[in-house]
Amino acid sequence: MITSTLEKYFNTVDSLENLYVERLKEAVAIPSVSGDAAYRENVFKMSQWLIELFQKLGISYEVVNVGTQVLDNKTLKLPPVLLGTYGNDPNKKTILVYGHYDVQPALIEDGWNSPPFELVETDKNQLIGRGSSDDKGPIIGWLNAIEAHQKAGIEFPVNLKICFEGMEESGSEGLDEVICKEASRYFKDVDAVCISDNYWLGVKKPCLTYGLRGIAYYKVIVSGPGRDLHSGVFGGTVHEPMTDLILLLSKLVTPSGEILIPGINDDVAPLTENENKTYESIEFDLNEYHDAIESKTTIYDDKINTLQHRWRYPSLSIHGIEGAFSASGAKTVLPAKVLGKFSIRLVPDMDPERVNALVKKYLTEEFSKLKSKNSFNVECLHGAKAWVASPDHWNYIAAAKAVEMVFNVKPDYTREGGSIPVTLTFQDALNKNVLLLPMGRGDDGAHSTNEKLDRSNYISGIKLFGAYLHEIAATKI
Ligand SMILES: NCC(=O)N[C@@H](Cc1c[nH]cn1)C(=O)O
Ligand SMILES: [Zn+2]
Ligand SMILES: [Zn+2]
Repeated sequence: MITSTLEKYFNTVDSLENLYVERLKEAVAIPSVSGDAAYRENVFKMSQWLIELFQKLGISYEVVNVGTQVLDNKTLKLPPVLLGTYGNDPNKKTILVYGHYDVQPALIEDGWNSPPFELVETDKNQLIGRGSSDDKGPIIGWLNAIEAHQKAGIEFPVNLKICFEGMEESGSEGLDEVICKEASRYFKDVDAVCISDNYWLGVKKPCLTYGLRGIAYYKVIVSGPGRDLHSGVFGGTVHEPMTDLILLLSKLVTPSGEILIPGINDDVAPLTENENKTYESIEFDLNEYHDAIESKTTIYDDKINTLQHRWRYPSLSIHGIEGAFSASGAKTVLPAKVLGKFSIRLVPDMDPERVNALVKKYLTEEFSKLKSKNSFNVECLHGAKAWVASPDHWNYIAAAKAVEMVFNVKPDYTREGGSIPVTLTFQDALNKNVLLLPMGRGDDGAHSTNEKLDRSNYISGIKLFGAYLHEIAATKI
């Protein structure tokens, strides 16, 4: 039942809709790409933008400096972890919300229909811009929910702890240390954790997410000549790094997704009959999935295999080659040094260390079979285990009631193929339940071109966050 308090909150959110869209527009305009040294200044700018919003809303905060990293041979300061506190009432529960203010890279020439860092609204009320769904819409959503309570004159139902980082898209460097160090101080009173950094499974039905895959991200470097060479002058007489690298990458995975690294599947948790049954009731439309990928190129033509290979089996994806010629035209270059990038999505019970050992052994053996005089090295850039939580916890029950209130439908319970490494850290270091409560839809195109957040999802998401916190407050534990 929607109480008069919540009704007032929902009406206030509706009345502030345009302000919230303008706020998202401002945030998207800051290209806070964490994975590119040239953009680092903007990641700091984004943290400052959030700090100013914290100040405006009366959120007390700490700015945690997490040191430096070496990226593209440059030593760079890591963006800060922002810890915020809103409310400190011992009679209220304390909920920790986490999100990230960095984004994936985006260039108009990747195929965007509009400049990626300008939020534009289409005639279908889709807000297009990098970070709109992943994860600026959701993190601003929490702050908007605070503001709507203030403007409506409604008491905030819980104490809110906020943890926003600026390195999620690049391995969350420095964050685990902050969480472990602060577990007994800043995070001491936390009763449960909520993260909004994933998406509905489809485009119609909200979901609560209780599992994520982990990740191990690799860089394979092959180098030979001291500089790029003319392929007509030197081709056929030197070992070519690109040829070696392409051969190595071709040994990793088959076109139907089978990972070729021996032993990689040994630790994958076996599928039980009980787990197998959970997939049957999930609402999933393969046509919607095809719409989201804008093609019909799925490996499996059925729901169960598609979901299981997205959620509970590992996958290996090849992402790109640094140093390779990729412009238009027909440059006859022979690149001197190339770096291949690939990652493996890990599932329960795979261990990143063991996966590393298998990957390194296999690629080293495969490289030696090439009998090349080039140099080869493989490096793991970051790794994280998979995460699965209990969806029977009161944290999920409160969220399910909130979903029903806002959307008039019971949520699906889903797992997710992506990775949010900090989820497991929160669960283990704080020993608290973690819930993933997505704001956006399955076709938002996170990490892709024309990333969007539907205006309706943004506004309903802000209502959902508020309703969830009110339900938490009403829960007896
Ligand atoms: N919204 C979560 C997300 O996109 N997570 C990234 C995390 C990551 C790991 N390495 C690079 N990025 C993901 O790709 O799943
Ligand atoms: Zn994200
Ligand atoms: Zn992301």
